[in-house]
Amino acid sequence: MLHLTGINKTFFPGTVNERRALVDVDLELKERDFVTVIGSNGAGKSTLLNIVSGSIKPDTGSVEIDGRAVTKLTDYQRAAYIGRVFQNPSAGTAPHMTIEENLAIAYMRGKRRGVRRAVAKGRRDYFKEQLASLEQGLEDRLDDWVGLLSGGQRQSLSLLMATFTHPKVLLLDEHTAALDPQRAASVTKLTVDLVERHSLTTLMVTHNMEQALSMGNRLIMMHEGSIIMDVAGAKKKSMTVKDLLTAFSSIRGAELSDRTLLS
Ligand SMILES: Nc1ncnc2c1ncn2[C@@H]1O[C@H](COP(=O)(O)OP(=O)(O)OP(=O)(O)O)[C@@H](O)[C@H]1O
Repeated sequence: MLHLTGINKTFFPGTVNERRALVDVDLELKERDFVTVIGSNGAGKSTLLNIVSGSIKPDTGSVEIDGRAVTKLTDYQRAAYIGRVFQNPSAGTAPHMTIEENLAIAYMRGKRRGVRRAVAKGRRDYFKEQLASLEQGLEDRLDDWVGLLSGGQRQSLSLLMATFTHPKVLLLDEHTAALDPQRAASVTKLTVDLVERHSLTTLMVTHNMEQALSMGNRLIMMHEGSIIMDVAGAKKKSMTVKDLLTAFSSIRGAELSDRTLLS
């Protein structure tokens, strides 16, 4: 359903600052694939997500979702196709708007005007029901400013906003990295629940190799703009962090420390 073919992206080509961010990347995700993405700093992980979301254009290659080129989608179509959560809890929500206003914006994303009007009635009840599923008491705080919420609560709300419109592809860019371990664990659990509940196709970047192994059905490792490892199913399930490090060393002939991958 998500199809990347021959993707290349170089920033500042032909200058001293030239950076080859992606090199001949081919990647295909099937419906409901949950792919975790790991790799050293500057490997091209965020650029890959930016290209899938259409926020930056590749120099060469194509990105298709259900056979449609992402670059040819209108803004509202793209918003309906893609849900995204960033590392910074402030990035996905508006602090000076209420929880209900934030949810309403997310809900309207990607919907034509006629549809928007039709769903306005009864929406508050729907939001309450969705918030209740987060089990953080936010269903009683619809009129509170989002800026009053903790980082973990904001990230949970961002996840809800990115998923409850059933996007075709969910992009998670180190979305638990800025949280303390306890909150990161609860957002991780919520991620698995929401992906399951909405049957989403997901690409998740993480620096945490344990998380990359325990979540999803497939794992890709990137290095210097290329996908150097792609494992799925039983093979992925049986792998350990040590296996990942060994695989990296043998593929690239380079040493990779835990610290490079685990931020
Ligand atoms: N907007 C940009 N302008 C210039 N160079 C960029 C830009 N975005 C990324 N790059 C460069 O492209 C390369 C890949 O960066 P990218 O952010 O995709 O890597 P990453 O794997 O997400 O890294 P990290 O784990 O450190 O976040 C790096 O060399 C980076 O400096």
